[in-house]
Amino acid sequence: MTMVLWGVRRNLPVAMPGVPAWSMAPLLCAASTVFFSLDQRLPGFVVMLAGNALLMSGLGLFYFGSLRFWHQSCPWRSWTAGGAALLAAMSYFYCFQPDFRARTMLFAGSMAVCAFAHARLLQRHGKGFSCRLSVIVLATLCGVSMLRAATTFWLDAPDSTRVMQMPMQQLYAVSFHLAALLLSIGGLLMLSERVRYEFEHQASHDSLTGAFTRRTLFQAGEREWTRWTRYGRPFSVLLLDIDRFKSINDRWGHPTGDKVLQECTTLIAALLRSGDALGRYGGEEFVVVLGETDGAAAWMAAERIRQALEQHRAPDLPAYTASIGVATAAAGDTGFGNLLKRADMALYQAKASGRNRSIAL
Ligand SMILES: Nc1nc2c(ncn2[C@@H]2O[C@H](COP(=O)(O)OP(=O)(O)OP(=O)(O)O)[C@@H](O)[C@H]2O)c(=O)[nH]1
Repeated sequence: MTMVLWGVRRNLPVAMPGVPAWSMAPLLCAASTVFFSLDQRLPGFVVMLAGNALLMSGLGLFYFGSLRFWHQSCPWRSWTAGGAALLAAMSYFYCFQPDFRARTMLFAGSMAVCAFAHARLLQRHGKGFSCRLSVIVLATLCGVSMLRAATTFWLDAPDSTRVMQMPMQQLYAVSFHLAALLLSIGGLLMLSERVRYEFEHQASHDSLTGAFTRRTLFQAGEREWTRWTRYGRPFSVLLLDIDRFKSINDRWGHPTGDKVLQECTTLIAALLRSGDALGRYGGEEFVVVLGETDGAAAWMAAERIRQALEQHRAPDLPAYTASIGVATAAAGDTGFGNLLKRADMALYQAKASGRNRSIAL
């Protein structure tokens, strides 16, 4: 799984945080198995310390990977200190006051806490099958670890130095290995869901402003057009063009022009309802598709936007205005494209009659 995750990571089109930690985690879990399988050949203390340290680090790395993947702060210092304290306590109960039950309870209890924290993180932030799978795996691991910690008092002898082969212990050991495998698969699935989301987002959103691309905008427009022709639901279109944008670029430079486009998008988006679609039509031109909006309401929306842009002042950015063409679906229209053409004609009139105004056709 380490090689699969590492290979996938190298071929990702964008860097994904958390994947390096995910890819190391199964390797550590597998290394712990090597130590536990050498139980009879290595000194018991080495097996206990190295095996548990590797297993704990493996599970910890799965958790840290998920924290990074979901852009959460990673408290690795406190967790590392906690892990070191756990190993120190286990060493104490091995060397100075041998107590197998205390060691089992400490380790299994800590693994239950780690699995619980991880499951809670995924439940809060993740969606979809991949997260649900990982949450089920972690919840099961948490349950089995708690069971192991609770049953150690009547299943294990306190002076035992080596792990006893009994059904509860086997279930406990198998659950770790299965968890490592299934968490790696869960990570791979989360990764593929994230990559798909990123691609879909890039295809549907303009990279500079975050507004919809033309394609998504036309899909929204066609949807409203269908509702209008089938059910007679009114809808309108605004075509907005920033005035004399070329002179902003010429005087302030292209980077400032870009910031104006971004700021303009934010201002317009803040004035729209949740069902409205805002898209970048071209350079400094934006289109707004207003569902359930008749001509009078569309003109008022256009004026609200125009006045907000005119009055807004931002530090380090020039003042600017916009002209807006408004068109509302009417009996003579032949499609969304035709409606947009009417909005373009209205915009042309707004520009020709002095700019910084809204005109409806
Ligand atoms: N900074 C920046 N400028 C852009 C971008 N896309 C297009 N432009 C510029 O937008 C300007 C549009 O200029 P024009 O079409 O002449 O329109 P205008 O200057 O706004 O004049 P009117 O529309 O008549 O008020 C051009 O200079 C383009 O280079 C972009 O993504 N970023």
